[in-house]
Amino acid sequence: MRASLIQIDVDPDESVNSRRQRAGSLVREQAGSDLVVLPELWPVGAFAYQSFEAEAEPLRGPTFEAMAKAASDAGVWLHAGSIVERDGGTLYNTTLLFSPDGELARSYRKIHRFGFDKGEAVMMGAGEELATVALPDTTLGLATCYDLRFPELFRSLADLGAETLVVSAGWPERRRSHWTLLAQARAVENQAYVLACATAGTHAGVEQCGHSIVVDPWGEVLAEAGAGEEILVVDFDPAKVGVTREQFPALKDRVLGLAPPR
Ligand SMILES: O=C(O)CCC(=O)C(=O)O
Repeated sequence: MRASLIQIDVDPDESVNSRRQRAGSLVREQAGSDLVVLPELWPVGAFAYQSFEAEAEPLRGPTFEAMAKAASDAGVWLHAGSIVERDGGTLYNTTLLFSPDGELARSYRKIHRFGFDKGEAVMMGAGEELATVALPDTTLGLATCYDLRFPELFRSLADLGAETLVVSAGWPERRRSHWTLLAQARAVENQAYVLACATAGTHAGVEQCGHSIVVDPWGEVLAEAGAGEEILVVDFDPAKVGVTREQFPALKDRVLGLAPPR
């Protein structure tokens, strides 16, 4: 399989509409890949909280339309990153996954909202449903940014059959070491591929780390981007997940339901 991770620059001086068009063109340029991935909240910026209300869209809004068309023009599975979704009176951080004919295969509302007592954590509703998507050669498990810190979410995705864990993010440069470490940890502990796509640039005063990364089920880094806008193109063998799990069957040694101390 070939995957293209589009580490787009979120520049506050570029309009959302212009970035949407540019993202569509970048996706089209990846025709020939099997799977194209965009990062978290790239239309507005993951930390541009003050713009969330104004830029919120219905699920099937302008980003949905642009990305559905880009997926079908390129003939690729497209993980279109996430949008600020408005559903009734509630905002969600929602990922869109399109099939190569431009149909929505899955959406995923971010479960772990970031910000503690501000930003997304207080402005957005929490997703409640895990998301997996069966592609012809692998099953994807979807996660968004801060979710990466919660291993139980990834283990639940693996239990549901996920073999390729796709993380879209807008991760701050200040915690870049956590980003690469956690991406490798989620790959090793679940014996799965991790495709983690982040944003470049600085918005709302928060420098983004970039460094999108692809890790194999053994924890080896297959490719890693730099800090700026970049497209990471990686070939990987989905069969390696089954081989790794068979040759080093640690997942079979799990002990569930541990008793608390008496
Ligand atoms: O966990 C982190 O350090 C970053 C999380 C984040 O920026 C987000 O979820 O938007």
